[in-house]
Amino acid sequence: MMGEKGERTAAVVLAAGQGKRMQSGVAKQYLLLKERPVIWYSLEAFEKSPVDEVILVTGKEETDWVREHIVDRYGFKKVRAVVAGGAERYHSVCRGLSALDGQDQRPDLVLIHDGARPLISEEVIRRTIEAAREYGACVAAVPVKDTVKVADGDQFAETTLDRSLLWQIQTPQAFRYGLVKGAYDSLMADPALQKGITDDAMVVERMTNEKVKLVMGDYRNIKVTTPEDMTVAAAFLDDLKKM
Ligand SMILES: Nc1ccn([C@@H]2O[C@H](COP(=O)(O)OP(=O)(O)OP(=O)(O)O)[C@@H](O)[C@H]2O)c(=O)n1
Ligand SMILES: C[C@](O)(CO)[C@H](O)COP(=O)(O)O
Repeated sequence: MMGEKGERTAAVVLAAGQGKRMQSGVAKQYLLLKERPVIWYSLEAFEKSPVDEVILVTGKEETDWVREHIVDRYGFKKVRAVVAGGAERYHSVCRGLSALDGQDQRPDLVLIHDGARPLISEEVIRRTIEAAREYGACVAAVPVKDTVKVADGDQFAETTLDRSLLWQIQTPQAFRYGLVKGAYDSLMADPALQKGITDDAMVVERMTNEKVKLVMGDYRNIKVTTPEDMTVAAAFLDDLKKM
């Protein structure tokens, strides 16, 4: 099946993190959030979206379990492969992108999404697809609401940043596939440049001359990171009547 405008669109959904900051026995992507595992919500959103196929990246010991207990159990038809991730988020992304390269048909566009962001909406998915088509590279983001200061090493305020220029970056982050694959290949070839990489836009900014467009995300599209985020996510789901 082909997505809108004849372009093939894929998503790489990341679920290979250990979720250390959640301090739970089970990795946070498998914790139950209103009776479904956290990862279910992202897979469900992509299942209903114009995306043609999904690569799910999990811990290397978890691929079989996830295939059986998440993908098959809930009938996610768009999940083409479950592949093992790596030690850092960028290693996991790299493996997801490589899984797409090995297929009969490379996608034109790829969305990279944190499986730890269960509140992803179909509108935000659509906006990032459209912006990737227009600009080649984009990230979902929301304007910062608080005042942001830079502290010195002793935790005294040094400067206050101009808030009108500050955005909080979310996922999906969407790109022309060839652009982001090339950027990741270059990054993997140069360990010195891997320091401090926390998102995919940074890889494109660091390794290419392409500009990354910021498109409006959603304040509800939080990443569940620490325990209180589970309560917030459940409240947002109630609000949206998702479950
Ligand atoms: N080696 C890694 C690290 C992270 N991720 C994924 O990238 C997203 C980023 O979220 P983050 O909160 O950083 O996840 P963790 O690394 O699991 O969290 P922590 O840093 O608390 O251990 C998550 O969906 C996570 O599963 C991944 O696929 N592979
Ligand atoms: C990609 C990301 O979600 C953008 O906010 C984020 O950088 C990933 O989270 P991490 O905790 O830094 O791995």
